[in-house]
Amino acid sequence: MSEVSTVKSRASVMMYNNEKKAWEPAEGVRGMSHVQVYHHEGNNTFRIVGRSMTDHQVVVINCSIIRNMKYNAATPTFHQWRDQRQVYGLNFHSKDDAAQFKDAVDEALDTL
Ligand SMILES: CC[C@@H]1C=C[C@H]2CCN(C(=O)[C@@H]3CC[C@H]4C=C[C@]5(CCCN5C(=O)[C@H](Cc5ccccc5Cl)NC(C)=O)C(=O)N43)[C@@H]2C(=O)N1CC(=O)O
Repeated sequence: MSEVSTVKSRASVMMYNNEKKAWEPAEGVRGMSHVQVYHHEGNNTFRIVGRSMTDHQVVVINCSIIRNMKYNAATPTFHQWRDQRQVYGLNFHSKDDAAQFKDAVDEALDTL
């Protein structure tokens, strides 16, 4: 059973550097990425995957959407969430990109 992409938005993927207390672009990428929510229907799992727009081979982010995860829309174009290791941020290209992405994440959280 393969995975189905439920949304594709444009965003720059950021990670929060706790030492520097600052947001930094995710490893290995400058500028915008395509961020997608993938649904594995077989075991009903979801993950957020980002690929650089300049080089789709470069996976910039790949993290699970876990049950009861708090996905925070800090502003209409900057959304963030955390796991035990780090804090992730998505700086979206537009409010529409952000809204569509949030809908897909909310849908995933509703079915987990
Ligand atoms: C790309 C630049 C960036 C753009 C947009 C703005 C929007 C606000 N913002 C922030 O970083 C806000 C301001 C205060 C700071 C303080 C702490 C931070 C940083 C680490 C996480 N965090 C939390 O508040 C988390 C959120 C959360 C709640 C609920 C669930 C999950 C999470 Cl992650 N709260 C817990 C309790 O975890 C934080 O987001 N912070 C961004 C920002 O200024 N800039 C500009 C720049 O940095 O120049």
